[in-house]
This record gives sequence, C-alpha cells and structure tokens, in this order.
Amino acid sequence: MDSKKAAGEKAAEYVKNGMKIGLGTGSTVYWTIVKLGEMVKEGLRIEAIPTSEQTEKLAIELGIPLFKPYPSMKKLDLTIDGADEVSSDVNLIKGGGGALLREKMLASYSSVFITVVDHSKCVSELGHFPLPVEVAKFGWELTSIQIARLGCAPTLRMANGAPFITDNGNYLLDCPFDTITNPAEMTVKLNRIPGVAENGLFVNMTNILIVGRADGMVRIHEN
Ligand SMILES: O=C(CO)[C@H](O)[C@H](O)COP(=O)(O)O
Repeated sequence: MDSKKAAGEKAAEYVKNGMKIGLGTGSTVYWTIVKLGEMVKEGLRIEAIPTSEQTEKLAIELGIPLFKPYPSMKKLDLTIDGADEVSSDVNLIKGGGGALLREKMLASYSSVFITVVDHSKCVSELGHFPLPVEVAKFGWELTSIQIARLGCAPTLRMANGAPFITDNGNYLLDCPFDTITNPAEMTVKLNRIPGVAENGLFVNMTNILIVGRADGMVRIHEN
C-alpha cells in the first residue's frame, strides 16, 4: 500500500459521529478525505471546514457536509492535515500546496490536530524544505528584503508563468533557510514583518502524528 494512503486512511479512524472537523490540503490528507466520503455514505454524521478551494471541491464531490466558520463557533473537534517536513520534536513546515494560512487557522482552532505524512517527510531539524511564507501582493519586494535579513534568499512562487496566488489573494515566498534551529523564534520574527500574512512553521501544534511506511503500516506518535 502507498505510504501516504496508509497514513491518510488511518487518520479517518479518529473521526467520530457528530464531530466538526477541519480538512487539510494535499496528496496525503486526500486519502483521509476519500475515506471520510465513504464513511459519510455509510452513515457517519460530520460537518467539515476545508482549508482550500481544492479540498472544498473534493469534499463536495464526495458528499461531505461543509459549514463555514461562524461567530459563536466553539473549537473544531479535530483537524487532519499533511506536512512538508516534520522534525524529531514534531514541529512542521507546511504550505507546499499553498494553503498554509487557512491550514494554520483551522489547526489552531481545533481541540486535536492530526498530522499525516509519509516517512520521507521526517527530518531531524526543519529547514531543508524551503519555508513557504504568505505575503501581501502590495510591496512584496520590500517584504522579501526584510525576510532575506533573517538568513535566506526568498523566491516568489510561480505557477504557469505568473505569480502563484493563494486562495486568500496573496503571494507566496519560498524561503530556503537550510536549517531552522529555533522555529518558535523564527515564527515570531517572520510574523512581525509588515506584509507577512502567515508563515508555514507549525510549532507545538501537532497532537497526533501518523507516519505512513512503504510496507503500508503506520507509526503513531502522540504528543
Ligand atoms: O501544507 C500543505 C499544503 O499547503 C500540505 O499539507 C503539504 O504540502 C503536504 O502535502 P502532501 O501531503 O501532498 O505531500
């Protein structure tokens, strides 16, 4: 079995009747969403908020009931999402799919945040994967210069020959730091820069990590 499929499907086992859940974005959580679609057809009652337009489309196709955040909303019971890197102390780099802002919002509004990855995403320290940072279009060059002062050479993410636009109408800068030794400090430094909407570091957010292996088995780590 595919290691992404193994991790993604395992996470669906944590979803119970009546839950309000956040649905992540990417090719690993895809398998969670497909499994949840099957479970809904078999009678599971859930309501979900997607972290991207791509996930929203998939959830609608699969018949998963969706809802929008509302002022009186209490915490979501659960959010399940993928990651681009997971460090040995279970901090994450996310945003490879460009959905990091909504992903971080839903993860932080959830009682439980489950991260699903294949084994290739596990590293000792974060930073090999260029850190995605979502920035306002206005003055993005100035924002990029400020980020560069933190020790990287940001590049503007492109798609089909034009700047990639996030679901929130912003640009994305991919920031190769090599190693991020203190992700908590880096998060604060990045988010202090005017023009930064959010960065892809998810520090101390994961409650349950599910790692899929090539043999189709999973390793589960509870934080
Ligand atoms: O952060 C993300 C999207 O913004 C994804 O969770 C991340 O890129 C992992 O994707 P995949 O499961 O396809 O490897």
